[in-house]
Amino acid sequence: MMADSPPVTQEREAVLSVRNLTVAFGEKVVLDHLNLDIYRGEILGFVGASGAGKSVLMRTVLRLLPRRSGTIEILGADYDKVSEAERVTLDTRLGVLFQHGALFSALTVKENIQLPMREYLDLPKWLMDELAYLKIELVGLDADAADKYPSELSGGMIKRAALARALALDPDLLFLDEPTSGLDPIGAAEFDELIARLRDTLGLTVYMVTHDLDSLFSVCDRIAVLGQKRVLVEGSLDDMLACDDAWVRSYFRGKRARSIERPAAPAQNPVSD
Ligand SMILES: Nc1ncnc2c1ncn2[C@@H]1O[C@H](COP(=O)(O)OP(=O)(O)OP(=O)(O)O)[C@@H](O)[C@H]1O
Repeated sequence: MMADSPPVTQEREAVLSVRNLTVAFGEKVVLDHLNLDIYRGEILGFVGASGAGKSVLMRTVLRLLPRRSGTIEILGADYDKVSEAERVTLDTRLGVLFQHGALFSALTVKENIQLPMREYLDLPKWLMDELAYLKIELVGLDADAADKYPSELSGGMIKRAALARALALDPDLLFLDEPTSGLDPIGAAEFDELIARLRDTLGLTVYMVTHDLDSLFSVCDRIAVLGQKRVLVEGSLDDMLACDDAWVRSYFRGKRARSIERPAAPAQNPVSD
């Protein structure tokens, strides 16, 4: 680097920034001044005990639940400070895969994928058909899945079809609520690979609520743990292993975790011969 060139700063761009978020149902406070950032291009694994508030956080960010206080910024824009039209645009930047797929049973796969397009875009039918087939291919389904109803699909195919719908509007940030639950280990590993591939090819940012240690170990770049109504610890797997919290310890260092083969850590200071 030339002596007089400016220092290179690699600021990570936060796609989602949550600050001091408090959510309560009556007297019951579920999230209390929670802070969280998700950076562009990462796959963030979000874990926490059952009932800790993982779904509540996701639903609050998606504006499906009201918050008591705090700010939510998507792509640098504060939800509370933008116009309704801008808010709708922001909504299209978010794709969501709900826990049980949540496809409409009376609609075919193609029609399910086209729902967000109908809601937000004004496109001719031929173009919507073409886009739906593109998404179907993207998630690894055969083209003939397009005209099938959800009841005609396996669990793994339903997840993929729901993922295709979540990708309908080419979102920046993809929310996945326990995407591998209900899949067998091979189906789950394939789904994880698909998510990693989509991140790499589409430049997606992924927020993945999961209980699946395999997913956390294999595809997540960073992990955040929800506990005591806030993000208790966040960082790499090593940060989780170094954490002293009892729940984090038993989760990441328990018998189940020990039985999983972790990806080899890159060699530190390799010795040259
Ligand atoms: N609409 C609601 N009204 C009242 N309480 C709610 C509502 N939604 C969630 N809760 C409460 O908020 C708490 C957090 O629930 P949440 O579903 O977010 O947990 P979770 O971490 O996603 O759990 P799991 O891993 O079991 O899915 C729970 O105690 C739940 O009962």
